[in-house]
Amino acid sequence: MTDAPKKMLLVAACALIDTDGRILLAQRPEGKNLAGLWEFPGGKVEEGETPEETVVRELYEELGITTRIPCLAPLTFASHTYETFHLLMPLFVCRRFDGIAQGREGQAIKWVRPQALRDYPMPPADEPLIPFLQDLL
Ligand SMILES: Nc1nc2c([nH]c(=O)n2[C@H]2C[C@H](O)[C@@H](COP(=O)(O)OP(=O)(O)OP(=O)(O)O)O2)c(=O)[nH]1
Repeated sequence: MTDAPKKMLLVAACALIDTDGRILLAQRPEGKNLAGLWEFPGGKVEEGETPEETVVRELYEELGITTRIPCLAPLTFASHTYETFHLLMPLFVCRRFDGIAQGREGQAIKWVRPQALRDYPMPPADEPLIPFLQDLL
Protein backbone atom coordinates (compact mmCIF):
# COMPACT_ATOMS: atom_id res chain seq x y z
CA MET A 1 0.00 0.00 0.00
CA THR A 2 1.17 3.51 -0.70
CA ASP A 3 1.29 6.08 2.09
CA ALA A 4 -1.40 8.75 2.32
CA PRO A 5 -0.46 11.79 0.24
CA LYS A 6 1.33 14.49 2.17
CA LYS A 7 0.20 18.06 2.35
CA MET A 8 2.03 20.32 -0.10
CA LEU A 9 3.61 23.30 1.65
CA LEU A 10 4.55 26.29 -0.49
CA VAL A 11 7.38 28.34 1.01
CA ALA A 12 9.17 31.17 -0.81
CA ALA A 13 12.81 31.89 0.01
CA CYS A 14 15.51 34.30 -1.07
CA ALA A 15 19.28 34.33 -1.35
CA LEU A 16 20.25 37.92 -0.53
CA ILE A 17 23.62 38.68 -2.12
CA ASP A 18 25.83 41.51 -0.88
CA THR A 19 28.32 43.55 -2.91
CA ASP A 20 31.10 41.09 -1.99
CA GLY A 21 29.10 38.18 -3.42
CA ARG A 22 28.26 36.71 -0.02
CA ILE A 23 24.91 35.08 0.74
CA LEU A 24 22.83 35.69 3.84
CA LEU A 25 21.89 32.64 5.91
CA ALA A 26 19.69 32.69 9.00
CA GLN A 27 19.73 30.10 11.76
CA ARG A 28 16.40 28.52 12.65
CA PRO A 29 15.62 29.31 16.30
CA GLU A 30 15.36 26.72 19.08
CA GLY A 31 11.94 25.22 19.48
CA LYS A 32 11.10 25.30 15.77
CA ASN A 33 11.09 22.48 13.31
CA LEU A 34 14.70 22.02 11.98
CA ALA A 35 16.09 24.21 14.81
CA GLY A 36 19.73 25.21 14.55
CA LEU A 37 19.99 24.66 10.80
CA TRP A 38 20.95 27.52 8.48
CA GLU A 39 18.35 28.53 5.91
CA PHE A 40 17.49 31.17 3.38
CA PRO A 41 15.16 33.89 4.68
CA GLY A 42 11.57 33.35 3.66
CA GLY A 43 8.42 31.68 4.80
CA LYS A 44 5.05 30.21 3.97
CA VAL A 45 3.14 31.77 1.10
CA GLU A 46 -0.04 33.07 2.72
CA GLU A 47 -3.48 32.98 1.17
CA GLY A 48 -3.79 35.62 -1.55
CA GLU A 49 -0.04 36.23 -1.77
CA THR A 50 2.36 35.59 -4.63
CA PRO A 51 5.73 34.03 -3.76
CA GLU A 52 7.39 37.34 -4.62
CA GLU A 53 5.12 39.19 -2.18
CA THR A 54 5.97 36.64 0.48
CA VAL A 55 9.69 37.23 0.03
CA VAL A 56 9.35 41.02 0.18
CA ARG A 57 7.24 40.71 3.35
CA GLU A 58 9.48 38.15 5.06
CA LEU A 59 12.72 40.02 4.31
CA TYR A 60 11.25 43.00 6.10
CA GLU A 61 9.73 41.06 9.01
CA GLU A 62 12.73 38.79 9.64
CA LEU A 63 15.63 41.08 8.76
CA GLY A 64 14.43 44.67 8.40
CA ILE A 65 15.47 44.62 4.73
CA THR A 66 13.36 46.41 2.14
CA THR A 67 13.27 45.43 -1.50
CA ARG A 68 10.82 45.36 -4.40
CA ILE A 69 9.44 42.61 -6.58
CA PRO A 70 11.44 43.65 -9.72
CA CYS A 71 14.62 43.16 -7.67
CA LEU A 72 13.87 39.43 -7.21
CA ALA A 73 15.09 36.95 -9.83
CA PRO A 74 14.06 33.29 -9.77
CA LEU A 75 17.06 30.95 -9.49
CA THR A 76 15.81 27.42 -8.77
CA PHE A 77 13.49 25.54 -6.43
CA ALA A 78 13.52 22.86 -3.76
CA SER A 79 11.09 19.95 -3.80
CA HIS A 80 11.56 17.72 -0.79
CA THR A 81 9.44 15.26 1.16
CA TYR A 82 9.60 15.76 4.92
CA GLU A 83 7.95 13.47 7.43
CA THR A 84 4.66 15.37 7.60
CA PHE A 85 4.57 17.49 4.41
CA HIS A 86 6.08 17.96 1.00
CA LEU A 87 7.97 21.22 0.66
CA LEU A 88 7.90 23.13 -2.61
CA MET A 89 10.17 26.16 -2.30
CA PRO A 90 11.04 28.59 -5.07
CA LEU A 91 14.39 30.29 -4.41
CA PHE A 92 14.87 33.85 -5.60
CA VAL A 93 18.06 35.89 -5.61
CA CYS A 94 18.13 39.55 -4.65
CA ARG A 95 21.10 41.89 -5.01
CA ARG A 96 19.27 45.21 -4.71
CA PHE A 97 17.90 45.96 -1.28
CA ASP A 98 18.03 48.61 1.40
CA GLY A 99 18.87 48.34 5.07
CA ILE A 100 21.33 46.46 7.22
CA ALA A 101 20.18 42.91 7.88
CA GLN A 102 19.46 42.14 11.51
CA GLY A 103 17.91 39.02 13.01
CA ARG A 104 14.71 40.71 14.17
CA GLU A 105 13.19 37.51 15.49
CA GLY A 106 16.22 36.63 17.63
CA GLN A 107 17.79 34.43 14.94
CA ALA A 108 21.54 34.44 14.22
CA ILE A 109 22.42 35.59 10.72
CA LYS A 110 25.62 35.28 8.72
CA TRP A 111 26.92 36.49 5.36
CA VAL A 112 28.63 33.46 3.83
CA ARG A 113 30.96 33.08 0.85
CA PRO A 114 29.60 30.67 -1.78
CA GLN A 115 32.47 28.21 -1.27
CA ALA A 116 31.77 28.13 2.50
CA LEU A 117 28.05 27.29 2.24
CA ARG A 118 28.71 23.64 3.07
CA ASP A 119 30.20 24.66 6.43
CA TYR A 120 26.69 25.63 7.60
CA PRO A 121 24.34 22.69 8.19
CA MET A 122 21.14 23.30 6.22
CA PRO A 123 17.73 21.64 6.05
CA PRO A 124 17.88 18.65 3.71
CA ALA A 125 15.67 20.42 1.17
CA ASP A 126 18.30 23.14 0.76
CA GLU A 127 21.37 21.04 0.02
CA PRO A 128 20.61 20.59 -3.72
CA LEU A 129 20.32 24.40 -4.03
CA ILE A 130 23.95 25.08 -3.09
CA PRO A 131 25.53 24.29 -6.50
CA PHE A 132 23.12 26.69 -8.21
CA LEU A 133 24.37 29.53 -6.02
CA GLN A 134 28.00 28.50 -6.40
CA ASP A 135 27.60 28.48 -10.20
CA LEU A 136 25.89 31.86 -10.15
CA LEU A 137 28.46 33.63 -7.98
N1 LIG B 1 12.40 29.96 5.13
C1 LIG B 1 12.90 28.78 4.83
N2 LIG B 1 12.23 27.64 5.16
C2 LIG B 1 12.80 26.47 4.82
C3 LIG B 1 14.04 26.40 4.15
N3 LIG B 1 14.36 25.09 3.95
C4 LIG B 1 13.35 24.36 4.48
O1 LIG B 1 13.29 23.14 4.49
N4 LIG B 1 12.40 25.19 5.02
C5 LIG B 1 11.21 24.73 5.69
C6 LIG B 1 11.23 24.93 7.18
C7 LIG B 1 9.76 25.10 7.52
O2 LIG B 1 9.17 23.82 7.67
C8 LIG B 1 9.20 25.77 6.29
C9 LIG B 1 9.17 27.28 6.42
O3 LIG B 1 8.20 27.63 7.27
P1 LIG B 1 8.28 28.96 8.12
O4 LIG B 1 9.69 29.36 8.36
O5 LIG B 1 7.34 29.94 7.55
O6 LIG B 1 7.57 28.48 9.39
P2 LIG B 1 8.18 27.88 10.70
O7 LIG B 1 8.49 26.43 10.57
O8 LIG B 1 9.29 28.75 11.12
O9 LIG B 1 6.96 27.97 11.65
P3 LIG B 1 5.97 29.14 12.00
O10 LIG B 1 6.48 30.42 11.43
O11 LIG B 1 4.71 28.66 11.40
O12 LIG B 1 6.00 29.11 13.47
O13 LIG B 1 10.09 25.45 5.22
C10 LIG B 1 14.73 27.60 3.82
O14 LIG B 1 15.82 27.63 3.25
N5 LIG B 1 14.12 28.76 4.18
